[in-house]
Amino acid sequence: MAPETSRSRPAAPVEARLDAASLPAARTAALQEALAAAGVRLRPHARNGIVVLDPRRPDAADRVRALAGPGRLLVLSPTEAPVGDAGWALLRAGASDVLAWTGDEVAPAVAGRLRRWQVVDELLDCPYVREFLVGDSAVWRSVLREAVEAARFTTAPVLITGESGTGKERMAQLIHDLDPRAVKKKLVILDCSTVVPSLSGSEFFGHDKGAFTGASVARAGAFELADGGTLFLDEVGELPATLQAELLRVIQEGTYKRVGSNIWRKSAFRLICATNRDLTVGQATGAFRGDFFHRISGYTLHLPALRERVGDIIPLVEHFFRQAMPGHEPPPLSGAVRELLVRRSYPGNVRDLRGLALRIIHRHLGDGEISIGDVPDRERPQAGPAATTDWELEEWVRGRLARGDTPEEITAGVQEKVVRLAMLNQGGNLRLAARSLGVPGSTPLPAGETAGAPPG
Ligand SMILES: Nc1ncnc2c1ncn2[C@@H]1O[C@H](COP(=O)(O)OP(=O)(O)OP(=O)(O)O)[C@@H](O)[C@H]1O
Repeated sequence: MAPETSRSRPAAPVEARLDAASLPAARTAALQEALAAAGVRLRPHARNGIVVLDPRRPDAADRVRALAGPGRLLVLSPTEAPVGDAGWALLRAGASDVLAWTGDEVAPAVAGRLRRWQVVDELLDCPYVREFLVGDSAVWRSVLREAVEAARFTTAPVLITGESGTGKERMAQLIHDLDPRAVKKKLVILDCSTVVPSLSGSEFFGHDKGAFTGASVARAGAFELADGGTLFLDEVGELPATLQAELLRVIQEGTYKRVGSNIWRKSAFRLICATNRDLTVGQATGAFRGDFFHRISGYTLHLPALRERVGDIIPLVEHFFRQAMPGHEPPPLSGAVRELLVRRSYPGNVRDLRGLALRIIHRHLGDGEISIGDVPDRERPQAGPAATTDWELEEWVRGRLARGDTPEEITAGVQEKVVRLAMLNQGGNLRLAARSLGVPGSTPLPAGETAGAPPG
């Protein structure tokens, strides 16, 4: 069950730690008083913090980095001067927000932010969310936090991107479940890749009886079914541009006509879309309309591939074991199985991991740890060439393929690594490195890459 809404609660006191070392005692006391009046209880070990800090100080970003922990950090700038670029630098260093503190009237704004963060953190840590979308890695927590915030505090359309099997549909379900609308209807899922073009109007808008040959009865479309609930358009990147244009009005204004009808109908729905395509590429080629993209992406959540959250693999496996044997503690994993699970590659991401976890737990007999014998034959490391596979390199290539790099670009990245290693072997001497690679002295070495270098 999704947790009850906390939106309607009266403004509750909220806790924060305060670091105001740079302030004179009298101003600190005044700030403390104003915060207390706004309902902020100052506690030295609170999760979220407030720091009074002039963003233009040369060490400001370092201070933020030192103070930012697992919670949020709000910077109060004690000067009248505009925060400017220094404020962005503090956000990059880990601050959640920067407010200009020109008087005590800032206290309610501080309290409001802390309250919102507290609600989001409580939701993030509630058993429902933790069980529904498992993962504690920083990259996963960060996207989950954004999702919870979007679900709970806005009605904005959400676009979820990520490779196949990263949990996009599950995330859509979570956003629907956490949506605090007092009367909320169901989540309607429409897979855009399966919509037949000739029937797309009917799928989305519904039709009246007799609207076309074969329309023997009236039928509600996806927008009508989702009225009062959520419409999840999966594989939205597959929608033809002409259809995107047709959907714009209903997404913008919530009004549409059934096929064969002249009556305007209304639908109030939250829109969530998902795709494993890079829609910026689609926009560049004209396959995906810019106006449609902007309409559907009030919030964009990019779900990381499993290889970017390797620390979540074992907790996910244990979660799938628990699902497979309700009421039992999952058996421990032997070291070798654990290593196999962590090092293996998962082109289908969490879906692949789930499949493997289930195949292992089904083979496991009786008590004791999960041992290598429980791993199905075809999942075991093979002798021969496969045994010498460079996992890290394979993962790197997989990542580059996933982001759409061409074989030539990937090869150039490997070449760059070869050059770098040769340079390293020759103490940084370019000429010796070139010679060791058999490159004539006058031939320029391939240009260095700045990002995404292969491992090694
Ligand atoms: N964080 C997670 N915790 C628990 N289960 C997860 C998590 N992420 C994904 N799963 C499970 O992995 C499987 C794939 O998830 P889901 O269908 O949501 O992925 P997807 O990104 O929508 O995939 P596709 O793009 O192929 O449609 C499902 O069985 C889902 O329950």
